[in-house]
Amino acid sequence: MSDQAAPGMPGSPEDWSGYLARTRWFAGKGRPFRVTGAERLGLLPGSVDGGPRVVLDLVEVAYDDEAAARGGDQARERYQVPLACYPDAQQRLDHAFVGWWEDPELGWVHAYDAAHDREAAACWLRSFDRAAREPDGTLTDGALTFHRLPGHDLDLEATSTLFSGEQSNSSLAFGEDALMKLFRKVTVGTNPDIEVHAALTRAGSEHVAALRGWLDARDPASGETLQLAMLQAYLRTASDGWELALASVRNLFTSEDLHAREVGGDFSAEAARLGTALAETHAVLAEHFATDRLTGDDAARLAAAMEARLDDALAAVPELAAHEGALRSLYAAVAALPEVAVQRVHGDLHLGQTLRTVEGWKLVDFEGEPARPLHERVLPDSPWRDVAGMMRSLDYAPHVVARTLAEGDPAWAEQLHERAAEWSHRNRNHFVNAYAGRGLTDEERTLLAAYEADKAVYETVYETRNRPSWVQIPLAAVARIGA
Ligand SMILES: Nc1ncnc2c1ncn2[C@@H]1O[C@H](COP(=O)(O)OP(=O)(O)O)[C@@H](O)[C@H]1O
Ligand SMILES: O=P(O)(O)O[C@H]1O[C@H](CO)[C@@H](O[C@H]2O[C@H](CO)[C@@H](O)[C@H](O)[C@H]2O)[C@H](O)[C@H]1O
Repeated sequence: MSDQAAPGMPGSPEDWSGYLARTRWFAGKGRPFRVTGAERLGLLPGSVDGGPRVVLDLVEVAYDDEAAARGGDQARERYQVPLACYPDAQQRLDHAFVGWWEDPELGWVHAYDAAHDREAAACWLRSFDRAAREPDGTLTDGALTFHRLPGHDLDLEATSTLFSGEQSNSSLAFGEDALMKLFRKVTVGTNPDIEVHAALTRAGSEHVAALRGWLDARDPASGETLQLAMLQAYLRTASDGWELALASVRNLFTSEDLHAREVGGDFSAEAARLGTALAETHAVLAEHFATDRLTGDDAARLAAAMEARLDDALAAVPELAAHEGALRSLYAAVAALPEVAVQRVHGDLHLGQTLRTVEGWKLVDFEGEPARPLHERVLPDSPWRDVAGMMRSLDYAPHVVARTLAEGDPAWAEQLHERAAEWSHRNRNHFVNAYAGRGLTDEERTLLAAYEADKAVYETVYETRNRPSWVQIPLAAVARIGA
């Protein structure tokens, strides 16, 4: 990448820095970074008269901290920035304004984040539709290739809505027909979300939204493939698992004299169904991806990754130091296990990655944890990582509601946190019992406890960077795990 202002960039790399820092999806917030360049991947086909020209740019960021000093994926990142370019200012898109400049390909442009622009979104939709009409289901235009799976005609009249909320990528719904996810942080090679959705869709799994297509680009730097977007069936009847859990907790908290098992909004049957859905998904993943049994140094590698994460987290969250000893002995118990069965897993499972539809629970977002390097995220891992992720989330939900309701009232906070612990205990038990279908072995308990601790450590860093007022939730969990 060049250090010069590249075509299509706002005047200088500093301008990109300000823009990136304002977005939700930029993962480098809280780390010292600088923009080192930008490149044009291509112009989306499918533009119409009077509509925007949509360019896909790639912005490179370099970090200057301890994690970066160790090199690898932590030192540099590249982000996809699709821009809707117009010759004139578009007031309706003021909230998504990126800048205006003289573009060598397009002349003077007013550029907006294209994910916010329905006219721009229609260009992706038309291109995916054209791909389906090609004999091999692909449409190539310059460095961009649209791929489609057979079996569904897209609704070209559907207008797009950008999902708001706390997301690492940008997801656009096309009416109630399709959902396109634009990957923001991109890495050369196969995107795990696309790869896993493709495998589960082909296997007829009931627990994912069917994959309908994806968009690849040729990386100008390496010539290799970058995967930029995924198109899926839109789940019309979906309710977000996180929101359902919060509603159940609120229900408990408003019935002061009742226990979790007695209130109308009891979540335990849903928690159990989630456990079964995860077990079935793991079974299909084990059939379609590599599995292994790690022993000796290979098993110790899992524990070493947890140790390394703790080392980084201690620098970012000093409060973790009080629990360092307990965490390290938990990880040492993992290193001492005689054997660990590993397979492809979800990697970042929490309630926000689950949707309850009339057909049951669906799991979304198989990209793994955004903070981990890609090569680690796709390695076979213990399925207990996913169980632990969901167990953490079933602990988060009641404590989030408790802290919101009891703000500024310590006595009430104590009471609510006790009731939160009851909700958490009940639903975690239902979930894990349904997942395993039997009691856990000692080895499984060790793995589950260690993965929960590792996830809670990750969460302390995530919250410190993104939602500092929530950091007490994972910190309290670390303290309990270490007690
Ligand atoms: N196929 C789908 N249909 C409807 N909503 C979906 C679908 N897939 C994901 N979602 C919703 O979109 C949100 C963002 O998806 P997700 O894959 O988690 O994105 P990110 O990688 O940005 O976190 C999810 O919280 C979920 O509510
Ligand atoms: O953006 P992603 O969905 O890939 O995941 C990141 O953001 C999540 C928050 O949206 C974060 O999850 C944490 O908060 C959840 C409540 O908002 C809670 O249910 C999870 O248990 C907790 O880990 C996730 O860790 C992060 O990777």
